Amino acid sequence: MRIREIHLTPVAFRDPPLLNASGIHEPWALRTIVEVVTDDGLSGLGETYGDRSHLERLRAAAPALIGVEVHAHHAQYAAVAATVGGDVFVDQHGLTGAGSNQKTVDAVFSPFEVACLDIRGKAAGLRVADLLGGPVREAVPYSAYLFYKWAGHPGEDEDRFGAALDPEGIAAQARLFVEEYGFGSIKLKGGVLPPDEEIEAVHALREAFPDLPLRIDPNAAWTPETSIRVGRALEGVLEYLEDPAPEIEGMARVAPEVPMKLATNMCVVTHAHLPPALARGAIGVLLTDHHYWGGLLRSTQVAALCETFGLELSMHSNTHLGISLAAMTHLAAAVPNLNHACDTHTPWQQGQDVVVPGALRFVEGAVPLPQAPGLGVELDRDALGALHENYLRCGVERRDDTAYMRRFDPTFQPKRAHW
Ligand SMILES: O=C([O-])C(=O)C[C@H](O)[C@@H](O)C(=O)[O-]
Ligand SMILES: [Mg+2]
Repeated sequence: MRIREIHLTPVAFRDPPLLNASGIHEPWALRTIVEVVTDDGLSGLGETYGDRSHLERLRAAAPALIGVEVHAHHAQYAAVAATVGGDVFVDQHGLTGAGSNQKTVDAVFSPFEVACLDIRGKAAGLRVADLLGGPVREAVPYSAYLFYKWAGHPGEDEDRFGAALDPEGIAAQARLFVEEYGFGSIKLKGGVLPPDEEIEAVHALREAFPDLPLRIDPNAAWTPETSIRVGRALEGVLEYLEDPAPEIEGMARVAPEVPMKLATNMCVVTHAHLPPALARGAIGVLLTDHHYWGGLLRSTQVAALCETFGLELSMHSNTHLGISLAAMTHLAAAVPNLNHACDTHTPWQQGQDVVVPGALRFVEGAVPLPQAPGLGVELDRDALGALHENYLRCGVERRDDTAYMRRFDPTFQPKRAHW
């Protein structure tokens, strides 16, 4: 089975005004949908970032994969790496850590690999999770992912979630998500308000949900000193504290001084970061993300490294659609040492998608593994066309939370070790 065609379709969909340490989400979120077609007519799906420079790298990589066997994982990786060369992609928002050549190759390769696994599953009559070693769980738990947010984008009506700018607003958002999705754990995106206000919000969540595991992630908006103070103030309340301070150095200063484990999707985002982070004792939990760890197979290898070195495992998410949710679910289903519910932005997507509805659903906060072969999701071509039209019309070409925030607050600075 050789790759005959690859189609790349950039799409845009509405995103609420979610606040983070870099600014605020723009009204449109971007993704690229990848379709790989084999010489015998089977097709597979992948999903990745939609920033223009990433799209250009995908466009450069795709021709190098034509004619390559869908099973030839290493040959595909080498072909993609050759097109990326020494290039380094750096996210404008900076919320997923440092850019590097390795991370760039891994991010470009990832959606092609997912699409090939989708094809391999369809050809064999097996689910992607079966190809990754077989599922150890038939449903993958996800966590409610709360954000401070404005009521609506400026100049537009209030959205259905309303404003969340204080502990009451955050607790109300959590209630909505837990009622609608049944989530069994809660993550609060922090780094937005002064840390004492965010501590209060976590306490409000604890009061409203005495039994649910809680986490907060300020995306390195705090100094090590503040991180230690917050960590101690939240003793017994958090399952883990995610990226309180910048870099391995900052995290290593915090880790021995706080009672809970530190988690990261910022200071360890590629293999080269693992040895120094382990040597310094900087982290206790790694949030993997197949979108920048080189796809699903390579992510299972990262999971094995976590087991070897005694790290716990969780999963990171960025704004995404159903192909990514399906891929995340197959991966998490097949990783025995997943210790925590995965992150997902799905509720913020409000039903917008490129996949035919039905295959993905939440039951008590978990997504049952789709049963059909491959990823188990099917492309909705009308929806793909409509979201592609959005892309052509929306005028957004890369995610830039800081620039959008500066339209309303020209003095805004991203919050890195700010408090
Ligand atoms: O855990 C994280 O750091 C993230 O999920 C990064 C994301 O970009 C998040 O901050 C967001 O959607 O604004
Ligand atoms: Mg994070």
